[in-house]
Amino acid sequence: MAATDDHDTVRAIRWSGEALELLDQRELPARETTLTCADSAAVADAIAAMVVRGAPAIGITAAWGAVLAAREASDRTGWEAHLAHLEAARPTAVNLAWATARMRRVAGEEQPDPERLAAEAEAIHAEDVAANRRMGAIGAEYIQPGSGVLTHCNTGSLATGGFGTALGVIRTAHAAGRLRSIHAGETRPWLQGARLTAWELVADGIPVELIADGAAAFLMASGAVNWVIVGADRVAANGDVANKIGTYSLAVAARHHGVGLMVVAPRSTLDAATPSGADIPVEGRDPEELLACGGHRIAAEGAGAWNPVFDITPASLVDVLVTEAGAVERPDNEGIARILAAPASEEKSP
Ligand SMILES: CSC[C@H]1O[C@H](OP(=O)(O)O)[C@H](O)[C@@H]1O
Repeated sequence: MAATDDHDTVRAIRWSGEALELLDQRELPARETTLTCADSAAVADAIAAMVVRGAPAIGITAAWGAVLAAREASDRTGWEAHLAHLEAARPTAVNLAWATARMRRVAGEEQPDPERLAAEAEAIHAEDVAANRRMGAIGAEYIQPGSGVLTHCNTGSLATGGFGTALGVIRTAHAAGRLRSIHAGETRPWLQGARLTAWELVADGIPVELIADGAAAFLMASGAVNWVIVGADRVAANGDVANKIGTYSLAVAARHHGVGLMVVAPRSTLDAATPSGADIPVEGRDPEELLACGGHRIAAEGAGAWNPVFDITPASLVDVLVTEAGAVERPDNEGIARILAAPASEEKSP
């Protein structure tokens, strides 16, 4: 199936040649404001504060942070210190470390050349968009006409270089007329679904209905959902998936109701160095992000909160992992290794 037309998707990340311009996702959908990062420390702070978020988008942003760092550093040691600051910004999405490792490979052993690194950052960004369109086409092939889909968090242009991972599959399937309905979980506490996915789909003219996260199993029980389609922040060597908190609950409910679980992630999110989900660092964020909403406290004063922002879905609950190099059904160590070894030239183009 061909990917959808080249309609202009939202660009969350823009390089001006002098600085990195980030659409401030903390302000969406109420305000479209841009934060300009003129140095690598500002980039690290923007990742940590979720000005920009989403595993592939974090990787692309870190790559541009490495370019700014090369302009700032007087030697290799100084550059490495800036990279370490970027890598400490958020722990779960492996794309961040994947991007800085790729920038180190390009830099070699010498003082990094900012212009050479900028070309590599541009390549990473462009490759991500191409991968998303290829994954959109591969994933949409699994969706029978008349299907209902449920997605979680935001995996669109705001979370990637453009077009999206899971949302790229949904965009492609919608364009092919295969979808009866699209539901999106609001995704408490940061509300990526209600604030970001809804904003993207409405802007595309694609109908979407939001649900409370707690309504997902009841929606599946109604028969309205054929596929749960989500992204990932890290896929371990055995196929276990780290993704937005709530994904594991969706996976359990989907298996109970005979609903398929599709995980859509580029190979930059697959991590052969992490044996299983138990080895993936799960980010815990400020409890205030759960105790308040939109800057207003919603919880009783005195109440605390446990706020892990990712969870781990065992590979046994994943029906298909879609990457730009092809799909892995019932992912396991062998399937992950095979997809990572697939030469780019053999990437399936449906
Ligand atoms: C395209 S993967 C996006 C991935 O990142 C999100 O997390 P966050 O918004 O905290 O960066 C969520 O896990 C999505 O699935």
